[in-house]
Amino acid sequence: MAPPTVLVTGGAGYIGSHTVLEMLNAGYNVICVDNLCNAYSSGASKLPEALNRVQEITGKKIHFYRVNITDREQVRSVFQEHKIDMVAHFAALKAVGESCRIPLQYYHNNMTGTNVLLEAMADNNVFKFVYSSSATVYGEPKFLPVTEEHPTGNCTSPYGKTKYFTEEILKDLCKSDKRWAVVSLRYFNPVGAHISGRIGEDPNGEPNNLMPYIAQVAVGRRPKLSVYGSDFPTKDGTGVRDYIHIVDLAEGHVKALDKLRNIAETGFFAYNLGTGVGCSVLELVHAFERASGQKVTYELVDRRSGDVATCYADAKLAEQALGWKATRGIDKMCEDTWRWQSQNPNGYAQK
Ligand SMILES: NC(=O)c1ccc[n+]([C@@H]2O[C@H](COP(=O)([O-])OP(=O)(O)OC[C@H]3O[C@@H](n4cnc5c(N)ncnc54)[C@H](O)[C@@H]3O)[C@@H](O)[C@H]2O)c1
Ligand SMILES: CC(=O)N[C@H]1[C@@H](OP(=O)(O)OP(=O)(O)OC[C@H]2O[C@@H](n3ccc(=O)[nH]c3=O)[C@H](O)[C@@H]2O)O[C@H](CO)[C@@H](O)[C@@H]1O
Repeated sequence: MAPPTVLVTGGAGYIGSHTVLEMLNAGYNVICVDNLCNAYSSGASKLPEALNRVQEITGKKIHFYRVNITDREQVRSVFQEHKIDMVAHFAALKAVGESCRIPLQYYHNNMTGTNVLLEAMADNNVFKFVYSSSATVYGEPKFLPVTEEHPTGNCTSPYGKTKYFTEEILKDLCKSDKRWAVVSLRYFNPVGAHISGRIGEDPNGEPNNLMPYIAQVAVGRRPKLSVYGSDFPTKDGTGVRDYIHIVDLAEGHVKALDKLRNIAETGFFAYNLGTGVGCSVLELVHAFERASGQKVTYELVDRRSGDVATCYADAKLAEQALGWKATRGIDKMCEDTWRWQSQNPNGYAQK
């Protein structure tokens, strides 16, 4: 029996590339599409740099197509070229602040793109779908730890709404057609890098997120970190989040594919991918200093609008349903981030 073939959208991105690596290691065939709007390609090679390196690490081949998932013909051509068994969908725009400035581009890219993809799947009798969702669908947590039963929809940004609206579309789709089997993975705060140090998070421009910002200060690309708020009702006054190692997250996707591959059961399933442990901004800064041996200069400044004090997951359901549990702690997340950042001070662009 030939191993299943997975179509991975956004496979050249941070989470996509790490997940493609674990899928290949687990024996899946992988077809990647990406329009490279947020992924580096030297142009010299057919593959974007992150996927070049995934091939190098795994010794396995990746089929790559430069495709915009909002383009119906481009998406259909991939389904005509390959027999696809399942889809893992990472392709999206994901900058919260930017989504408030250009909401229409976010709704078009993330919603129309997903709808075009789902239509092409149905036309080709492909009904197994893993979706990149986010804890942002929960809005400000009403209780902690956050379980999958927590209400969704109280999103504070167009980006967050694209995640929530897409989940609602997927629920309606599953209700209307029992052939659909959908796993929506709600990520908390993915950080870290593959142990090789060859792939990692490579944000365009100034990082929005904490870990890449800390790493760029430690490697000397930024003078200091601004700590957004030190008067939250938390252990040290700074924001608390559930940081999850990117390889734990990637392994969670492989477990989701394994579930879809082996089950007869269909319908919509949502699972939190988190550690269940909260970590404050200053705790992460100090852990990073220990892991890197570098000083991370920071300044306590005002809160960032939209930030909640504390958010962390109850990840028991994923453990029960997928047989998955995060195993890597904060120190490992910092060590692996530092290896990537120190070996690639300017990300993929610098050879
Ligand atoms: N990184 C996080 O903290 C986080 C948290 C929760 C959810 N997510 C979700 O996980 C997914 C991947 O996130 P990431 O951090 O790897 O982001 P990323 O930007 O590194 O990867 C996204 C990839 O999708 C591609 N892409 C975007 N629009 C496309 C389109 N129309 N057609 C084809 N390719 C397109 C980009 O070029 C990029 O390579 C996204 O859906 C994001 O919303 C990320
Ligand atoms: C409000 C917001 O943007 N939420 C998004 C953010 O989550 P979230 O805000 O949790 O993730 P961040 O990494 O941006 O911030 C984590 C913590 O670090 C603090 N911090 C961050 C950066 C910095 O330079 N200094 C600093 O102090 C923040 O105040 C927060 O307390 O990223 C997630 C992953 O992309 C998205 O799914 C969330 O929708």
